[in-house]
Amino acid sequence: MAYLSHPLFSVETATESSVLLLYRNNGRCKFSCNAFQRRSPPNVFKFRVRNFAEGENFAGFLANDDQMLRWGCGGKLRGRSIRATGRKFVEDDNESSDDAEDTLQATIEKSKKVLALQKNLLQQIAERKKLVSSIKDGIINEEPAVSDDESFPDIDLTSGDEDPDEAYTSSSFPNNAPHSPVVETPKTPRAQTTTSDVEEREREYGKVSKTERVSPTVDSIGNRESGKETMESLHPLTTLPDPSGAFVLEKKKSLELEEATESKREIGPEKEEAKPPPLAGANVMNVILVAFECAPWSKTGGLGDVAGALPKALARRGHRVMVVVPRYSDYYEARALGVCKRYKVDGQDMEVNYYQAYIDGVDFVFMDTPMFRHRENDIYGGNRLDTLKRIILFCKAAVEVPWHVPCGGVPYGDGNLVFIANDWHTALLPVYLKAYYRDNGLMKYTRSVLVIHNIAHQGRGPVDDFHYVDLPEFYKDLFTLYDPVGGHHFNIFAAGLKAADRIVSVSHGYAWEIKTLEGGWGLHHIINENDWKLQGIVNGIDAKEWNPKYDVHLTSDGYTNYSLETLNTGKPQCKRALQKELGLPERPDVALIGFIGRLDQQKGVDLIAEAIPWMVSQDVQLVMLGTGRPDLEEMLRHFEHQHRDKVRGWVGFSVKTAHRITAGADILLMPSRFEPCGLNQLYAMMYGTVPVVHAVGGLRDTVEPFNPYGESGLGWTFDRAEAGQLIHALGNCLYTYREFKKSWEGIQRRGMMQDLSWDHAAQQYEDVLVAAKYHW
Ligand SMILES: Nc1ncnc2c1ncn2[C@@H]1O[C@H](COP(=O)(O)OP(=O)(O)O[C@H]2O[C@H](CO)[C@@H](O)[C@H](O)[C@H]2O)[C@@H](O)[C@H]1O
Repeated sequence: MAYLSHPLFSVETATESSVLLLYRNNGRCKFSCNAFQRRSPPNVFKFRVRNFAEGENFAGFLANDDQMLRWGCGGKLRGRSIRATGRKFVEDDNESSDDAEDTLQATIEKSKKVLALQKNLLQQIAERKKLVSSIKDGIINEEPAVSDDESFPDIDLTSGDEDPDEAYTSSSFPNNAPHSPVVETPKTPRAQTTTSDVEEREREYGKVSKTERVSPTVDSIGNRESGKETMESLHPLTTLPDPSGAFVLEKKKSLELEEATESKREIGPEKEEAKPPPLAGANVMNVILVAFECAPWSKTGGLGDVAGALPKALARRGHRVMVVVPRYSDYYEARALGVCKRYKVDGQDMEVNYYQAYIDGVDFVFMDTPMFRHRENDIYGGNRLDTLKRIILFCKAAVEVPWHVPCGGVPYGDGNLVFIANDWHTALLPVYLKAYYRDNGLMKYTRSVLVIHNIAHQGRGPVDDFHYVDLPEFYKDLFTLYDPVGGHHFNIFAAGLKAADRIVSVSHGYAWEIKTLEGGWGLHHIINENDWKLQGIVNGIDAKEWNPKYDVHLTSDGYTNYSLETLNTGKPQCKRALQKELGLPERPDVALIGFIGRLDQQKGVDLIAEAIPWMVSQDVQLVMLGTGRPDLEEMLRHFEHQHRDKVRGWVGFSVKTAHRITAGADILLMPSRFEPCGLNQLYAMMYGTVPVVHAVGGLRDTVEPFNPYGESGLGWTFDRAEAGQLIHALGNCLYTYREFKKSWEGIQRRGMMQDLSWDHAAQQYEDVLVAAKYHW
């Protein structure tokens, strides 16, 4: 093999401190080289790369120091020049290497100085941000309407509803199928909030006093007060675990927390360094998330929330990130890109145009075509074939977006690129990527990850549907599935799961459940066969959108923003405002219970219905917000009609009302039969609203049951999707709400102090993307 002798590359966007990292062919062999400037023009920097062979493929990226990544590139070395798909990469002839070594050395020295300067600069920025946010906090206290720190932008140094093909999907399975396996897997909790996380949050929300943090039944030096025994006897409905270990552990945690807080006090906040999320470093990639909905533009449920928030967290880690989503109506932030492409669907030419908005470091690309227009209130609606054609068009076009759609003037290109597809609607993308391109030696460095948000919806149809997807006949097997209920059928999710390079499910518990007969909805065999590429990652939440301190829906009609510091005044005010808005008696002492969600089998609304006679016999108020099955919508109206002094059934989709219920309610009910992750319980905890949930999927992963002995835990759980179990758990919860105010407040505060942001999940996603990238 003939090696090139030190080919030189020139990059206009580089700086003296830049490093070019190139990965040869299979990504195993890495080359890095520092920039040096050799001649005019002065803003062009050179990189010398050794031992690359003629015609060799590479993927690579440019870093301006060991962490701050500027951009990625990919391409093929041809002779002594490269065809790069990155930004402002300039072809360059080979040059003699004689005088380069000295220059290189000098450049390295300079780089070190520049790095030191940058570090200093970062420190200054962190201090200024802190100053500005403390000023803003002051302003927010006077004017709660003021929201996030947009006036001081981050300085970027890193340069359904019922399934449409109902006959073939969920309804192909008996509705009474036990979709609530009792999970016996070892529980893998989400990242625990560390002491420093807690302190961070304390800084954010204000200091939690000693008495607030320490268990109310424990004195300050660790002796158990008589109150503990009282708790035991006064919680007759609670199954109490062995108290000893939990108590000691909890006490230790409290003391550690205090010590750490004390030492922080000594250090003083001015000496603390602001910690930006860690950057992806050498793992930086181009990432394109494709989904059928994306908040705030389009949303029918949790998928919209994830598509709106996860990409921003990935971008914060330094990746170049795009979201591709249908354009259902005019979005004022998005501008037309003037790119028009045509794709064939069922023999017909379909025209596709693109719009783009760049927000919070993410390129949001909206695909416009007559098929999508005016569907914002019926995204997954229409007959089965119409839906199938929409998803075929979307996936065919989306896979080519990195070539055709210039963002910031430069397309993403197909080197160092990973697609993240979501649920069955985009499960065709991994198949097209493979069949149209990778099988033909194209997009060789592009990978796909398929995320399972809900495996119950799969895009099932008759086997003949295969001819619509325009694939070679030998791909038919990928789609054909047999199960005792559906018989032989065409299954899009099945094909996507097989074709994707990696699979993610939205919690650890759900990753386990979908391997079971009950939880896999007919796909458990495929999941088990592909277990090696499956990983569970618990969703995060958009900490800007769902934060009681900044929530824009709490700034009018008597609601107010609140934080950990103002929990005892802010939350009761929101409760009063909610009661007023709903026309319920304005009583601070009554327990206000909320439910938000799709009205269908999954969400266990029928369990609430069964429990209603018991609930209305209690001193409670109940508000339920949801849309979905007409019979369940009717049921909501009926309950409201029957119990006007206690129950409100709000039929409709209202983001504002969802936020207000989350803030104003004391308790959030989630009796879901199955719940891949669940976001509402996470939102609830951020707002000091205590969740009562069926311990399944992500609910089990995220809601640690309350333990009155150790004063630990975040809510109440029950093990079987039965009304009796729901009543038992809710009974305990209400009892604590009424009789043990301090314990209640402890649960609220622990919930609010968790770090539920997307940053942790984004890091785990990054690991999956990297694993996909290096898989051949
Ligand atoms: N009537 C209404 N009005 C206003 N807002 C409403 C509403 N009904 C629901 N919402 C909102 O929609 C979202 C629903 O989130 P879930 O996680 O419960 O969702 P879903 O079952 O749709 O998602 C699937 O995907 C998500 C994301 O991965 C998983 O968490 C989940 O378990 C899985 O079933 C929340 O933001 C909620 O506030």
